[in-house]
Amino acid sequence: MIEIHSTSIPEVKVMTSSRAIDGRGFFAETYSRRDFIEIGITADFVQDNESWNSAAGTIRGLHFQRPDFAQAKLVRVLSGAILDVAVDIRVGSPTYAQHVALELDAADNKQIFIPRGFAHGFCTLAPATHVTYKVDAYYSEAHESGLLWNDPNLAIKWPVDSAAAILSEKDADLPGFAAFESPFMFEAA
Ligand SMILES: Cc1cn([C@H]2C[C@H](O)[C@@H](COP(=O)(O)OP(=O)(O)O[C@H]3O[C@H](C)C(=O)[C@H](O)[C@H]3O)O2)c(=O)[nH]c1=O
Repeated sequence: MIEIHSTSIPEVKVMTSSRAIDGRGFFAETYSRRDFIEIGITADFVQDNESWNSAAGTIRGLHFQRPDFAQAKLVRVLSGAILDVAVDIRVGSPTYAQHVALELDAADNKQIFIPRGFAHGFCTLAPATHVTYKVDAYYSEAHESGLLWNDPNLAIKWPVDSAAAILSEKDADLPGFAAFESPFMFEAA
């Protein structure tokens, strides 16, 4: 059974799957195409990704793939915790440049659905944080793009500052929002 929660951006959805708990631990169905279609998530996921992060304060993002390899993502934490961030980069969207920031903890069995047209990133909140996510388009290095994680125009309240953040050189060199030209246009549902 899946409980769906709304966020400040209607297309970004948060789900909690029920857990069957007994003396051994718990069991949960974390993805069911039938149940997700019932709650309006019809993405046809084709690839599962995992990232394991050694320390708290690790930043991955803000990333997206350009059309025709744009990706919707279903993000879940297997151990540890993250602050997960989705930025609306669909030109013409009423929530353009706004974001959803949500804590996902392995203990709370929550997951976030981020549609195509969003930049995605996270900051780990605990050591040995293990993140898994489904995507509905294959990886294409040629279509990879991104936005600088801590650009002041995005006003994301990260739990770490640039001096302490652990991130890749690639992410540190991503363009700021002022220089950003989004490849996505908003299409009303
Ligand atoms: C994303 C991806 C990467 N790779 C290769 C490319 C590099 O050799 C290596 C690490 O890639 P990267 O540094 O881009 O990994 P992250 O920084 O975790 O990137 C992810 O970070 C944020 C959180 C996202 O939402 C994206 O899914 C994704 O961009 O894995 C692949 O082979 N397949 C893939 O799907």
